[in-house]
Amino acid sequence: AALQLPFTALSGGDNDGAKPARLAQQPGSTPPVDWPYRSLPWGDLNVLATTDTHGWLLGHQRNEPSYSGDWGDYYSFVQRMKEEARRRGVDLLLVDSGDRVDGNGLVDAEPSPHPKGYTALSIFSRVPYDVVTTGNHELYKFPVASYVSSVMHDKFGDRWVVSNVNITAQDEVTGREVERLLGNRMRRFTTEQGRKVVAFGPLFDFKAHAAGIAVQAPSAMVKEQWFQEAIASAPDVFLLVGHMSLRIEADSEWTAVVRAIREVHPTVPVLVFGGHHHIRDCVQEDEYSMSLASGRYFETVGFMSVAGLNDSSTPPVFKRRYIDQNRNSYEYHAGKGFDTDEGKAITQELAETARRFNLTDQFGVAPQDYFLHRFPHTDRRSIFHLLTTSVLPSLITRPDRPSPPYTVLNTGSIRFDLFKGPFTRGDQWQILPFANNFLFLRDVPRGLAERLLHHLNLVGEHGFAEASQTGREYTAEERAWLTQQGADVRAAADSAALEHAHRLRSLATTTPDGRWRMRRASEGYVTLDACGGDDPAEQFGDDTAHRPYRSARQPVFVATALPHKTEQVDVVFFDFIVIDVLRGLNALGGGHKAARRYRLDDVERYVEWVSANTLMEEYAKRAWN
Ligand SMILES: Nc1ccn([C@@H]2O[C@H](COP(=O)(O)O)[C@@H](O)[C@H]2O)c(=O)n1
Repeated sequence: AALQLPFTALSGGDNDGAKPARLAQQPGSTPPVDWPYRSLPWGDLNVLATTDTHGWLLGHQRNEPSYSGDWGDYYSFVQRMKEEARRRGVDLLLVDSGDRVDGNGLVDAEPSPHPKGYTALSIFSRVPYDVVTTGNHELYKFPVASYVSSVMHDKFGDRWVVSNVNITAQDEVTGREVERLLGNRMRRFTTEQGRKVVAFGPLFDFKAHAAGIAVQAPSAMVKEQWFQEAIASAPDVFLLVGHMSLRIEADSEWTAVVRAIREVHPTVPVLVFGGHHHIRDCVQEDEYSMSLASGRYFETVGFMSVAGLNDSSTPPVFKRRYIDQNRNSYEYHAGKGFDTDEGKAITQELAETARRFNLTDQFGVAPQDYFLHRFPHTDRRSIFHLLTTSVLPSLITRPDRPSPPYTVLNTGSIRFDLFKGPFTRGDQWQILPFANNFLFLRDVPRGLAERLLHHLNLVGEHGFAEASQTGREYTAEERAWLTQQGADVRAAADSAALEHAHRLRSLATTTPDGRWRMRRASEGYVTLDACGGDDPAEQFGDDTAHRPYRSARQPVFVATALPHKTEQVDVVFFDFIVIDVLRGLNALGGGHKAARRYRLDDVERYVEWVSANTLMEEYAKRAWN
């Protein structure tokens, strides 16, 4: 998790200090400035895709006009696109690949007595999705998984598809605990234009789920009798909507699923919609299939079309686009005055919800921007620099402890940029949404603690994806090699992206409709994926031209400075990584007879008064007022 794939820039935000930040109290968002430069390539069957929305239904309200639409705008757009599909006599399907909780106050700050996501999931469910599935974030805590499962069943019925996850529930009759499916294993349906679809919703082989949840590896799922029966006869298309990355170093977990289908149906089109790594990405497993990932945080609406479905003698033609999520994009593709009454009502409801959840409460005023991915973690413009040199050293301390703290942070726990200007409760939820507690191991020899960070970064979080294909962890050498490979690919991708940005910018003066007249392209996604083929115009799927974001590869773990002049330190960390820290210290001490083994019993709570999701609030109140 939190792996940085090298194919697109990841950072959000476009406020290099020049523009004044918008006041958080102002409702509504920064209006978009850019326009798409080409229309959507409609086919016989078309799909709009979202993934990893993490509660960002209000869109990006500050500093990021490219993603400033909201769920109400999207709802209107969907309605207009459905009308357009009917006018053309083609199909338009809607899919979402999971991770709807964790990452935004709108979904995480639900006031009691309601469970997390009560309001946001109800608003999310107004969009008439054809297939929705779970992500890993729905499964970290059992009560969240249980609530999400029941609400998605209620709202979506057979369209809630989760093929390989079980949950423990109480049997109504016997009162005993039984294992149930989290969602429907599959969906078989016929589209408005009469095409037969078989849909599945696999989750990657996720290990860090709560007790009471069971996830079956996709490679095992495809061997199940129910799956083999489900694919026995040929539909017109297979639709795979799952929370899995399109590529993890070598084969992705999608490959196993597509291959299993291919053993039975070599030429039935397979449309794959993935997610999880928060990037725009596209690959083709073969010429009868396309796989799309539609970014993160409701920045992107993915579009895939397939044409030529009526002619089985040649492979169909797949196309893909990444639409910047804003009102200009919606207007360009759906026409002026695209708003519908229902869409406008959703926009209104979202603003009221944000007010009701007190998301605009201000804790302080941030003096500058701090970015998640743009700069190395040691740069003063990086949020990790802020955390490790200022926030943690000033707040996470214990005067009663003789050993000074050495705090290790998993970078995956920090989720977004922190912008210059008013710092609000809403910002706090976007940056650190998890209720993780600070734990510690007391009096660890300094010489051992000193080697911990390097070791953790070699091994990765939870054993670096625990190499689901092989069932074992990568060795330190393999990990170092993979990191180097990633850096090389990223360098190549960055230079191609820059070249593309230059080429598109030169288009600005020649675009005939006159709507796209940027003197200086704004920063945004410039995505070098693997679906462009030989056509230069199709090399990049982004439908709005941008100058690429700066980006820097981030380590999996960072830490505060190691205290000097001390024999021992207290090693402090979030509860989420307790196993990583214990394993790490024991591995580093391994081989020495005298070395003690650290066990869960040795772990204690370090501070009670602050946790991950209140850390920045406490800091802002003290440092930014
Ligand atoms: N309580 C938690 C839960 C998760 N994390 C971090 O999030 C990562 C997973 O997020 P994805 O969007 O990549 O699925 C996970 O690897 C952790 O780094 C956490 O810190 N605390």
